[in-house]
Amino acid sequence: MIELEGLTKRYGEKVAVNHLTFTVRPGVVTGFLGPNGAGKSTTMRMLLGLDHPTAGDVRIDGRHYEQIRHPLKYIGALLDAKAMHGGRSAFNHLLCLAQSNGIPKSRVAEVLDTVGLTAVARKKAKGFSLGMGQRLGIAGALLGDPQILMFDEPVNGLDPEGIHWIRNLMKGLAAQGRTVFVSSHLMSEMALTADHLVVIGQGRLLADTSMADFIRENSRSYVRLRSPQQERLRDVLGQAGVPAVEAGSGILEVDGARSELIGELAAEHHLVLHELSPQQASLEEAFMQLTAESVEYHAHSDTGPPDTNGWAGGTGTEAVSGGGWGEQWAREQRKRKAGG
Ligand SMILES: Nc1ncnc2c1ncn2[C@@H]1O[C@H](COP(=O)(O)OP(=O)(O)OP(=O)(O)O)[C@@H](O)[C@H]1O
Repeated sequence: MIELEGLTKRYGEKVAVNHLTFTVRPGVVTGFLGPNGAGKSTTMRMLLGLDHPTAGDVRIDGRHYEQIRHPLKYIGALLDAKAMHGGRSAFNHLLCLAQSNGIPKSRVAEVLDTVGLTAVARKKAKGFSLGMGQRLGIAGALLGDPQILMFDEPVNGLDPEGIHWIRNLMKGLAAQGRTVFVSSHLMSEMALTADHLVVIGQGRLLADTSMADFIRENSRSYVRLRSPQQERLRDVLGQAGVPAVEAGSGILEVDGARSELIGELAAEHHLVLHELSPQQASLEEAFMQLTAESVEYHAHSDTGPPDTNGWAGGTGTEAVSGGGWGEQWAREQRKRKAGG
């Protein structure tokens, strides 16, 4: 287990990590998310003893990183794939790591094979592509066969096959009962990989929850309807206490996921439906809603908000323009929660 308690890091006036308390558990992939500058890398560095906390504590199986004798056997990490001696071959890079941690030489060939770098094992790392460098970094993390693995942006620079491979690798490691803690900005990838999420913004904890609960709690789910008898359908639903709102282009939307009830009401009243589709926001949309107020670096675009009427219908890939639409949604959510 990785345990953080009140972990805080200041750089002068800047509070990079602000009183973080959470636990990363074995057996699942835990995604570590946050906007640029949220404090993810700083947190991971403190975990590995590369930065010292201003306050608070972080422990690996109850111990500080410095107290672990051969740390690569307990925790393997990929923080910066470029942090290696470029003049060394992939094999020698891993051999040095192995020797400094009491790991047998035979393990080097094994991990090179696992990450698909056997053919270039004797080539110098400085000639490696971004993706090859990532693979070598991952090999280093796996070298000591550790129970805890931590990856900072592991899919950076990997091609689709590589992304698929690392996803299965992480899931496989978690299925073996290991602790897997991974940061990524690729939300679609995270949605496929992580079971649990820790989300931070401006150094503070915003969420520590399962993937399913995170999406449910931070986004809107609704049912989209199209019918040639739209007015009549709306009346029928309204009378049944299921209010539908017009969302343009002949579309009605009903908040909450009640598609069975809606279908039954339509059938009962002999109404034709051309569409009855439950809509659930993506992880990316839920993430953008939750973190809208803690995004430090906004892109400004002329395109305006993605869809002011039904934001959940947007693609979620639009730049947050001035932080407007997400903040508004977040404010409404808070009001709703405060009012019960
Ligand atoms: N050595 C340092 N000196 C001063 N400020 C720092 C230092 N390291 C990080 N920071 C600041 O701390 C904050 C958190 O940075 P960090 O790199 O941990 O964020 P991050 O969540 O990993 O961001 P990204 O997703 O962009 O990689 C940022 O505002 C950053 O500028």
